[in-house]
Amino acid sequence: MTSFALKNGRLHAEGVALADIAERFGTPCYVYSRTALEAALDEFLDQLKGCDALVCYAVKANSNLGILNLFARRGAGFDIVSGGELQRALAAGADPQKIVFSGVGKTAAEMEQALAAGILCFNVESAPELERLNEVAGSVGKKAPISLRVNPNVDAKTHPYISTGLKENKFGVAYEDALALYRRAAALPHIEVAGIDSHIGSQLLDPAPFAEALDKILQLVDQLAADGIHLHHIDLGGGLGIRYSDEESAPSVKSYLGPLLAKLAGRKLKIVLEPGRRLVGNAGLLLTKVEYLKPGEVKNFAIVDAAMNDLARPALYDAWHDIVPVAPRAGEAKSWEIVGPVCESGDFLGHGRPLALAPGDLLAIMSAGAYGMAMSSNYNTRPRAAEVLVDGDTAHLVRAREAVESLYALERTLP
Ligand SMILES: Cc1ncc(COP(=O)(O)O)c(C=O)c1O
Ligand SMILES: N[C@@H](CCCC[NH3+])C(=O)O
Repeated sequence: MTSFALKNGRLHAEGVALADIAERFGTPCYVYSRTALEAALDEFLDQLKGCDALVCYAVKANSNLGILNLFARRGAGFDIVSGGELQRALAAGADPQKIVFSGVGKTAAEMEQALAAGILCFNVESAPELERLNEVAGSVGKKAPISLRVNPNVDAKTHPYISTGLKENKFGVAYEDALALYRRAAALPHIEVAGIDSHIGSQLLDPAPFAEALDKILQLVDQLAADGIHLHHIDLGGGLGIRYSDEESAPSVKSYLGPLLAKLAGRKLKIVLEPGRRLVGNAGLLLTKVEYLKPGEVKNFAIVDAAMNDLARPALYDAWHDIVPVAPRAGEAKSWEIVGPVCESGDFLGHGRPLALAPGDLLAIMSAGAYGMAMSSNYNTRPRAAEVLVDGDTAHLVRAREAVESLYALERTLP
C-alpha cells in the first residue's frame, strides 16, 4: 500500500512521518490514510459504473465518524447492525435512504428508530423478527421495507468464527424456508417486500463462493417472481478479503464483482453491496512503542504499549498482522514475541517476528483499519487509543485518546 511507505528510511502515512504522529498524539495510536480509504471505495464505484448500485459500507468494521463522513461524501450508503450504528451514521452525514439494517437481534426500539429515520431496508433474519417488525411498523403507522437475509448454505472457506453462510450459523433464514417466509411477508399489512439479501462470511480470498451463493439466490428470485413477488434490489453482502501478509493475495474487486455482475446483467435489480474490511482494513495501522525488551532462554519478548484491548484480532483469531519498524535500524535481527502489557498470556500482536529492536522504537502493526479500534475494549482500565486520519501532509485527530476518568465516570460507590 503506497499510502504507507518508507521515505528517507522513515515510515510515513501519506506525507506525514509516523514518528511525528507518535510525538504529537502519543502511542498507541491508530493511523488512517484518506487516500487509501477513498481509493478502496473507488475500486468498487469504478466497477459499478453504469449499474444501478449502492455500496453500503459495513459500519462495524470501523465506525469512526471521520471515516463514515468521508464515505458518505463520496456517495456511499451504510450497512448497520444496531441503533447505535444508525445514530453514528446519521451523525456522520449519512443519507437514511442509503442505509440497510442487518443483524439477528433487532429490538423493537431499534426498529422504531430506523423507521423514524426512513432507512432503505431492513435485512430480516428470522420469522419472529418479521412478525415483530410488522407490529412495530403498524404501531407507528408505517410500512417497513424488507429483504430476507437468505442463508445459501455455501462454504465461504474462511475462519469458522467469521463464516456466516452455513446452515449451522445463527445468521439468516434457511434457504428452504425463504419462499414461504416471503409469501408471509407479502401478506403482512405493514411490510413491503423490497429485496433479497445474503452475506456468507468475512475475509474471503476465493471469489468462487460468492458466485455459488448468487446462483442459489437468483433461483429464489425467479421462484418469487413466478409467485408474483417482484423484488427491487439484491444485496450481496460484504466479505471480500484483504491481503494481510506477503504469503497471501486477495482477489481484485474486478475479479470478485465481474462474475457477479455478469450473472445479474439483464435483470432489473438494483445491486447493494456491504463491504467492510475491504474498504478500511489496509487503510489503517496501529502505531505502538517498544517499552521493554526481555530476551529469554526460550523466547524473546518485546513488550509494546499496544495490547489485545487495542487490537483483539491476533488473540481472538490467531490473525496475522505484519509488524514493521517505523525507523528500521541496522544490526542483527532477533526473533521477538511482540506482546502487550495486558495480564493474559494470549495478549500478543505477533509471534516470532525477526526484527532488530531497541527500547523506545516505534512499530507499525499493519492492516489494522478493520475490526481494530471497532473491537477495542477498556480491559485492564486501558484508555482506548487515539485515532488520526492523515490527509496529504496533514494529520487530523479524529478521536482523542480516552481519559482514564471517563472510564469510571458512570460508576458509583455505595452510599
Ligand atoms: C451482514 C454483514 N454485512 C457485511 C459485513 C461486512 O463484512 P466484511 O467486513 O467482511 O466485508 C458483515 C460482517 O461480516 C456482515 O455480517
Ligand atoms: N471481527 C472479524 C470479522 C467479523 C465480521 C463481522 N460480521 C475480524 O476481525 O476478522
